[in-house]
Amino acid sequence: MDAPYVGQEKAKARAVYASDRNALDPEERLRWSIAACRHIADLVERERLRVIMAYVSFRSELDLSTLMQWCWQKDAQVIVPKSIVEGRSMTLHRLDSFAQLRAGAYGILEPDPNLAPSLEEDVVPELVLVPGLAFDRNGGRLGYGGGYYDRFWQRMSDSNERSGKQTLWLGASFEAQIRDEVPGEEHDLRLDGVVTEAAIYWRAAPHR
Ligand SMILES: Nc1nc2c(c(=O)[nH]1)N(C=O)[C@@H](CNc1ccc(C(=O)N[C@@H](CCC(=O)O)C(=O)O)cc1)CN2
Ligand SMILES: Nc1ncnc2c1ncn2[C@@H]1O[C@H](COP(=O)(O)OP(=O)(O)OP(=O)(O)O)[C@@H](O)[C@H]1O
Repeated sequence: MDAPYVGQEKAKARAVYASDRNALDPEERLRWSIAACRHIADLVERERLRVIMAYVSFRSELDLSTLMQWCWQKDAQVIVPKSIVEGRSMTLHRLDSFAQLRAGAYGILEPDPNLAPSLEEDVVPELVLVPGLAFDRNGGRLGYGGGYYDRFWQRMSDSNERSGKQTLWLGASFEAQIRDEVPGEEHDLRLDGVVTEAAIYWRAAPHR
């Protein structure tokens, strides 16, 4: 499949997936979010992870706030990204409380750089939780189309190679957002798994 075709297909899929996710009941979403956070916390505990990158949910995304609070209790580091619209990149910030957030690009609550200074380029999270509109069980994901997480994934792959440390990439998804196959392109990030309210589904193929 050539790129322009996939691009159009992605745009159409995005509209459908966004309205499907928006249609999920807000109270259910909250319950499912808490259940998914529980699965992530179990993983963090089991694997003794110390540096976790989350996102602050907007629109109808799965809400990670109970996980972030749990991390703070356990003295695990919480890292949150801030969008740099020019160049579509993200800076990483250590977040110690929700009070360090301000409305940023796209109306997303993002770390205020005055309250949560950006971390060094060489900081590598052990676990990255990735937001999205839809996911599949083969590591595929569809986002809002900025390519932010795709670029970030590339950057982290380079850092992982340099440092020898591995980062785990998990999509954060409601069961209802899991599709048979989301349209993908060469540059798209490949997740190691997806966490939902029901379970963590690891991708079958070995990590590349
Ligand atoms: N909570 C959260 N934070 C995040 C992301 C995310 O998906 N969720 N991002 C993950 O990348 C980045 C922000 N990316 C975004 C990219 C586009 C739009 C957006 O509003 N796009 C328009 C138009 C899209 C189009 O023209 O196709 C829209 O959806 O209406 C929002 C966020 C960084 N931070
Ligand atoms: N690593 C990269 N380097 C340069 N451009 C990229 C890279 N990754 C993605 N892009 C560009 O960014 C745009 C959006 O990519 P894509 O449709 O995959 O976004 P997405 O993964 O859905 O969005 P997001 O990660 O922001 O949620 C495309 O035009 C693509 O060419």
